[in-house]
Amino acid sequence: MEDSDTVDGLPEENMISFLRRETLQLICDILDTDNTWETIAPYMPGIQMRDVDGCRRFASYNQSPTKMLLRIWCSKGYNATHLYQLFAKTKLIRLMRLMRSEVDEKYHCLETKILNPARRFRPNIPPPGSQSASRSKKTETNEASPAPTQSSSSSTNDPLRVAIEGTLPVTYLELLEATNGFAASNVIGKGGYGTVYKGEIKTTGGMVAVKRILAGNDSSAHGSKVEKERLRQSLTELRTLARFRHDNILPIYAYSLEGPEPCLVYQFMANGSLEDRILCRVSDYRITTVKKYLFQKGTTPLTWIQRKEISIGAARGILFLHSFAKTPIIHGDVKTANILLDKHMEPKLGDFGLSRDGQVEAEATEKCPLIASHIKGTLAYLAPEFITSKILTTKLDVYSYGIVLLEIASGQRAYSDSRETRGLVEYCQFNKELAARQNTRLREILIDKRAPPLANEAEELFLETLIEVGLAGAYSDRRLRPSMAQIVEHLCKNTIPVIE
Ligand SMILES: Nc1ncnc2c1ncn2[C@@H]1O[C@H](COP(=O)(O)OP(=O)(O)OP(=O)(O)O)[C@@H](O)[C@H]1O
Repeated sequence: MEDSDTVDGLPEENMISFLRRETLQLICDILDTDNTWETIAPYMPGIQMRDVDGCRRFASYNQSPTKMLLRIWCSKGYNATHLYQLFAKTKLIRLMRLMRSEVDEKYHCLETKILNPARRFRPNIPPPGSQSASRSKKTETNEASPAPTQSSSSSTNDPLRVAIEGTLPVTYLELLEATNGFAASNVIGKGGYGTVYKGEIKTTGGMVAVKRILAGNDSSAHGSKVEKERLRQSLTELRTLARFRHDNILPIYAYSLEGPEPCLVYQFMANGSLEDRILCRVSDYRITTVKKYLFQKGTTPLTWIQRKEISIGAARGILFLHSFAKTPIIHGDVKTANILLDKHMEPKLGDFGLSRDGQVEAEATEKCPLIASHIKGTLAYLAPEFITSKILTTKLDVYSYGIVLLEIASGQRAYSDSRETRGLVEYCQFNKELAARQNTRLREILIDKRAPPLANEAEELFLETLIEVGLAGAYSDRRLRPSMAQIVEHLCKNTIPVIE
């Protein structure tokens, strides 16, 4: 489609008038790559979830979604200076340089500010519709968006607003429509913080998972303060993740705070949780009673190739958390139930920060472990140093991930009352000693009995790697556990860590 065509009801005068054609093309080429445009959309005041879905649909017709996004934004009165400031906000300096000749010189110092964040400089670029704005289009004063590109002085006063910055707002009504009024038949899961519903955004047909955060039972002033703080922490974490996208991190699409209970909207993961897939379990929530009998035998067991790809993908997601920022983010609740699988079986780590203390994690390094004031985790996956002394380092996630690997290898649960050795690490260690005594292969004892037989030497080697890396990850002394970077390497290369 050419620029002069009319797009989805946008009249021609709304086409992007503020950029030279060549500059626009270069910007679109860069932002279209790997869907980078999706990472800036939440920072564009006036852009709603339905706009983003519209751009995605546009992309599915082999058209530039960035061009569409900029057209919509331009139609709301935003101009080149706003775009330049948006790139500054999202730290896309290459794009700032590309378009710097098209904005007033006085804003060029924003580039220096990004390279040297210690310097405080905030040129005031009025949003469209304000008195001093160069264009006189409709104002955005009724906009539900947190409008992150505006001066942050007002938003920093409201912690909730700061937390949700960078995530798209969606109306409660839209979520009611999407989930058939939060119908019981749409429930796909329940967790400690609320119920998860499958939903379909009617305007676009896109599938989402909507987490409705439960209100606590404590209605006292203290209770509601705790409640608000818990939500604030969740949203702060989610905002961080919305800004730093990764293929193996569950993307959050949107939030709604104006209804009776807060809701978070995520990408829908068609294959459910890794826990369900290992156990070949069709969650009761996922099927209607009519269809239930069809699934009595459960879902098809994961192949060894799938197990390998899932292990590596999930490990990369955790490694990303540990390494993308100056200080590591500790997930704190790594478990098979929190690794979700999309329709291509790509794993995505979910359930972030719902019980974590951001300040504690911000300082947590291996050299200087911190004492967690508040972390939940799930007991069977919690490292011994955390249980006894509340020591919080990235090795906490390594320990939990070690158990995940042992589950993928053995098909056993992390903890089981019906097993003589209840903890999975102890169960595997016991069998390792047994295998050594009996001179048998550990993999033959531990192999998941539901899984297809090992097809070749590579699969045999991979199963051994899974078990050994799992055991090394779940080693009791945290200093001897490998890092997530080493785990990814071992899994990719089929090598086994040596613990001295
Ligand atoms: N994006 C999603 N797509 C598909 N299913 C999901 C999605 N998010 C969650 N679920 C399903 O909902 C279940 C509950 O998720 P939730 O994150 O609320 O709880 P949990 O992780 O099981 O428990 P807790 O929060 O107490 O640790 C998951 O186990 C999964 O089956």
